[in-house]
Amino acid sequence: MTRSTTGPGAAPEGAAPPPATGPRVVVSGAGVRYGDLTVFDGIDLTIQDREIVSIVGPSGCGKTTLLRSVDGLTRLNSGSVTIDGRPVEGPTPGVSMVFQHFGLFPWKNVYNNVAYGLKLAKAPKERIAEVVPEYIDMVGLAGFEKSYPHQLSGGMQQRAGLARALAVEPQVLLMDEPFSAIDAQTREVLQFELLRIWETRPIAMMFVTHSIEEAVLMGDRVVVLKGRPSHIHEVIDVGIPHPRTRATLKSARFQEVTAHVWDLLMQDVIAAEREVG
Ligand SMILES: Nc1ncnc2c1ncn2[C@@H]1O[C@H](COP(=O)(O)OP(=O)(O)OP(=O)(O)O)[C@@H](O)[C@H]1O
Repeated sequence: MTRSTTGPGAAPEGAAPPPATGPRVVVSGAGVRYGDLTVFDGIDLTIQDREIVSIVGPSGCGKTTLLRSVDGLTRLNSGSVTIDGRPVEGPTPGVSMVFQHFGLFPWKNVYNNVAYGLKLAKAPKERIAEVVPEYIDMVGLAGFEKSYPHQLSGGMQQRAGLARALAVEPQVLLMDEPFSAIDAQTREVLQFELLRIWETRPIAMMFVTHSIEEAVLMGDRVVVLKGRPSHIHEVIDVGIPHPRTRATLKSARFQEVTAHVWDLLMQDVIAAEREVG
């Protein structure tokens, strides 16, 4: 069953969602099959402009596949994805992806990795020269322009991955477990840095993660996928205003929503264990 909810209890007084200007991504009746395996079916999801939607669900439920469908990298077998009303039929300008393992070109330095999308889009040289340093600076990599990925820590590589994704000024940012390969302290730093960046340039974002805390911290809504084939089990309105800070992690609402998402996912883990047993 798909239902939208405000989760356990209403959003606290004064908690306002970010100002939205309309639907950016519309996923409608989406289904993907690989041979006999139906990964998901009947997914309906709308992401507003300036909204961060976190996606959680058990391993293999199709979170990455869903992101790839929005990016046009995976074809749907049923349903549709539109961005700003236009059907996604292949890689789409205005959509950027950040990958779990950074996806940087090892033979390009930071500057050229960040410039990649702009060059691909045939941006004028002057524009590239103006924009690339701006985004390198934004993610805190000024001074590392000439470094190659192997010379950087995981956190720094993901900073470069983020700068590359943002430099093309996308309308939609897709993040596939972007911080899961990074140590816990750096991960927390990057979560808040990403939120600060988003606050200055709010765009639609889909954020896939295995961490319930991260899903709630980052998301305006949290989508919980479950089942085989998977479907949307519940959509939770997080109801915590921006800017979010470390204090957010201690707030009653944060605890309440994380506990609720945890309960939803635990039902699935227990059911999967019983299947195996
Ligand atoms: N190209 C492909 N060909 C065949 N099967 C695939 C392909 N890509 C993904 N799958 C299968 O589809 C299912 C969903 O994969 P996907 O990576 O989208 O799940 P996920 O929820 O992101 O998983 P995880 O949380 O482990 O990253 C898995 O069973 C996976 O093995």
